[in-house]
Amino acid sequence: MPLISIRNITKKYHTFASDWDRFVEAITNGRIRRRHEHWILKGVSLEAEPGESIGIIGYNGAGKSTLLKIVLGVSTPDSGTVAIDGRVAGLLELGVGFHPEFTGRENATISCQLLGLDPAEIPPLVEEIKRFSELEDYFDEPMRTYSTGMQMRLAFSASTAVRPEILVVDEALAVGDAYFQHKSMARIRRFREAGTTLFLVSHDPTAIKNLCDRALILEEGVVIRDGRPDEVLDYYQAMVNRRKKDEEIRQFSNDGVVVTRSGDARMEISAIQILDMDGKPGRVFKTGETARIRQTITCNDPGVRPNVGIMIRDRLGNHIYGTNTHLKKVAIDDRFEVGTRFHVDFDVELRLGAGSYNVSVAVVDDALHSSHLDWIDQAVVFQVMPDGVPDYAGLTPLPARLSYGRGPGIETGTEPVAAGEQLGADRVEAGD
Ligand SMILES: Nc1ncnc2c1ncn2[C@@H]1O[C@H](COP(=O)(O)OP(=O)(O)OP(=O)(O)O)[C@@H](O)[C@H]1O
Repeated sequence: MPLISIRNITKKYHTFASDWDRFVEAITNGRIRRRHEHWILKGVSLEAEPGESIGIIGYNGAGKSTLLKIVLGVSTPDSGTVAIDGRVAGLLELGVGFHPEFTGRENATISCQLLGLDPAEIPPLVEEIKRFSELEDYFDEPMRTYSTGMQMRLAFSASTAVRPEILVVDEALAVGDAYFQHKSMARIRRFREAGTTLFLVSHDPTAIKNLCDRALILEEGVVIRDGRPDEVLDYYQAMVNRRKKDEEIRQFSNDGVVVTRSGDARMEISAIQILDMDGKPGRVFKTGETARIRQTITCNDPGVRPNVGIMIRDRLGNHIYGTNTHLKKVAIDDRFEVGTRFHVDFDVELRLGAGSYNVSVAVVDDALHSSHLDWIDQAVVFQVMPDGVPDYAGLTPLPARLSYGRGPGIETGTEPVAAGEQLGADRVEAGD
């Protein structure tokens, strides 16, 4: 049985155009209806298995937070069913559930009491919340004296002090400094490994890519995409960049890879080739070899100045290298007739570790970068093989020199590390 089973839920809110309308409806006991109903969720169904990690993305007002509130049980749907088999912990709006006049310690204690723990278990857990949040003396100050980042640290530390079966996080990870973000992501990853199901709403595609194994797009209260994060995020990126809302976004499978294509086709990529330096098509290259990525483009609108680009990504969707004619200052100034073809070559030295990579190609309007003329994500895939036995580990063979010398090798201005001392020991934490 799935851990979470949401079937066909709907949720509406109502508003009144004026206080007078509200008054009229109240005084007539609802016989005269003046309210405007807004359907926020329009039949959302969703199942999640233990350990699954689901990222939710969508425009402002799409209904993401409303869906999370329903999963968390702080809001109920107007119709449909929600079945959840486990404890849900959540980080929604900052500070919800905390009292500003209470200290961090008092708020943390209340939050532990709400978990229904044995009273003897609470004091050590509160100490653990203090340690993880790193609030130090502020832990015993009223929460109203906290910065937003400090509130976030307390909220995160308290909500995750005991591993929940389901963790719901709404954008909260974006708050706080980079160091705490890393630390909270590490905790979430450990929870996932231990079987926690994660629901994460974020506008940050990197957070979803790094933390989730599934992503969905919510648009106007409907799930319009549900699948692998890289494919779903490609689709979302195309949505964000289209000029008109009804502009088509096509997603199709090619050699087992999901290709996403969008744009208004005023310029069209009619062919993509990967060639070696002898001009022969190739799909397998050695580390350090140069590949020519050629795009042939057909002009459908003579008034456009094209900016042509590429992005190489690894199999996990990480952006490895991207550039375009604008950044490289190669102006494509010609005025092309309708139907004219031209090509743009990117010769790229593949300083890449062994593995599978894919190339996204794009032509955008140079005057208006966000306007896609033709954009193809994961258009072609190629492999990189090691050139001999690699003398390094990792993503890329950076040019590096190594040397060895007798003596301590201490340079002027460098302090030796005392025996037993750990660099950055204040940041090292057992178990975190
Ligand atoms: N309590 C409420 N009363 C009336 N309308 C509400 C209420 N809560 C949310 N809404 C409306 O519901 C819609 C969806 O809100 P929700 O917060 O779920 O969207 P979201 O996708 O999380 O947006 P964002 O990315 O901006 O956080 C919005 O138009 C919002 O104004």
